[in-house]
Amino acid sequence: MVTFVLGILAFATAFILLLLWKAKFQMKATSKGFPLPPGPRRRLFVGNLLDIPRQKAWHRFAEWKQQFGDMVYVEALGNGILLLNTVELVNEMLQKRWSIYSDRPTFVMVGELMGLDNSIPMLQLGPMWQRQRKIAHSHLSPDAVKKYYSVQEDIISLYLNSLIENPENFDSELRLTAGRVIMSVTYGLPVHTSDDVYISEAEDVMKMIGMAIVPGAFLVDLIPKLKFLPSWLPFHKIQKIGSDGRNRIYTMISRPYEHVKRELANGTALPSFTSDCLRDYFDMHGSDVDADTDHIIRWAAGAMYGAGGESTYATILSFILAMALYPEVQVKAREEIDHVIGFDRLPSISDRSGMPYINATIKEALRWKPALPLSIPRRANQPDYYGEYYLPRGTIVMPNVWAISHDDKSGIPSHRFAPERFLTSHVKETATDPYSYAFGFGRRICPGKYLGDNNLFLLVSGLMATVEISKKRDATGKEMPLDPSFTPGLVSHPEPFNVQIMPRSTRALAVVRERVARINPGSGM
Ligand code: HEM
Repeated sequence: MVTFVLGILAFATAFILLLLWKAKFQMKATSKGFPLPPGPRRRLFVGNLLDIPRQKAWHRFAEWKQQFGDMVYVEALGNGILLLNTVELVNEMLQKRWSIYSDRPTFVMVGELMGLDNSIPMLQLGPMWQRQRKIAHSHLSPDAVKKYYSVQEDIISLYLNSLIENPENFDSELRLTAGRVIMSVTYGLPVHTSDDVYISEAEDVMKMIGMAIVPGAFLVDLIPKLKFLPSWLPFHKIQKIGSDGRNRIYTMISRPYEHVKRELANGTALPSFTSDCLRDYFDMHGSDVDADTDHIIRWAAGAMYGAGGESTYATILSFILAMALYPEVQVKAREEIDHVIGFDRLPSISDRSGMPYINATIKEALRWKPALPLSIPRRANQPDYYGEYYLPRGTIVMPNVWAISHDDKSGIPSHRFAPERFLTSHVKETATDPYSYAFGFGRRICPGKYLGDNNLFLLVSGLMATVEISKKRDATGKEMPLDPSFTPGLVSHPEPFNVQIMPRSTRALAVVRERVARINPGSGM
């Protein structure tokens, strides 16, 4: 016990010395006539730690944009954070200077100890990231995702059907739907059965990662040297938590991957991201994958659930909320759908180009409450200068998507859900296009962008074609208030809320049922 306390004291002292050294280093680095960018006043040792809210910091960051301008620098415990508040500036840094700004911040617990730093979103620039990115890029290109149209349409028609059967489950069914699309596309799992062990296991693991990644959840992320403490020390569970998490993550990504390998060996594998990658290798080399390539494909496929499911769910959940709050948007969206599609079928992806209002509505869904309000942060891998400013190596760089998306340049207040802000027929100057920021930037731009965007189209147009969403009413018929707060994490979505969802007409109901009846029970990709 005494050793343990002494150990902690030694680490605490080392930590304070490290902070002092860092503070001194930065003072020195900025004293050559190149100051750090502007930002709120920093306090000794803690910097701006106390100014940065632990939750939903993007609201405070948006205020700092007003106060300090397009580039804001803050510091927490010696770690610099650079906020980029305009698309132009983000592109200047993350796209033009990609070789400096394409690394990710490191996380000791989830990254190093749980092994998630093998996964594309957390990998640093380098051959491993490049190889995973390359296969993700080629197998999710606009052309490659065409073969997933029908499985997406199947799964989304199942969602619409679930809204007719159990409208009160709109939230949990949406989560399942987003996961089903990913599982079917990534592993070819049949659409009806993909909600079994694979999805529930993935959901559990995502929850564990979500909790472990919250800043401050583990002391080892603040004091990385703690990872070297021997595991036999009493009360010291870092290694154990890390290795349990590592096992759970590896099992979650390996179970469906091994399933595909077995199906390939039996000649029964359906086309999918994973089976295509494995087949490509076989066609090129005439043999099964080597250990290196096995690792690359296993992890590239494994990243899809976490990266693609939650963002789609968050965007559509906010959209459903918006529809209850802004019924006039539903009226216009339906007018367009009725005009273009008629009343005998559901919209399909090939209808998209003829639907300007629906496309503007999707942009608005990406803008109104962005699913990733601070995108996914980057880390400067070397010192840099921007104009008169110095940017130290190791600075965490955050594209301030929330502030970027909340501009009023179209003349329509940014808090309103109004697709018209993107239509030249309605405004003189359209709002900044969310496709320029919602899916990220430069070399790390979201590789699932086209697949994800097709999901958004099918969900938005399918919902508008078949159901009416409104606020709930109390016993006297009065509309109930609807103002949920939003979750604080990397991906932000509304906290649970209630709305009324009713089929638009008996015709719409029949169209959904007829479409679901046409799903081949064994279908998947
Ligand atoms: C509405 C849907 C989606 C949104 C809003 C979204 C948004 C994003 C954003 C903002 C990033 C960070 C990019 C950056 O650092 O600049 C990202 C990364 C990523 N996304 Fe998506 N995404 C969506 C759907 C998907 C889907 C469906 C998949 C996979 C099938 C996917 C896979 C990934 C991966 C693997 C990364 C990491 C890329 C890297 O670090 O190199 N995303 N996404």
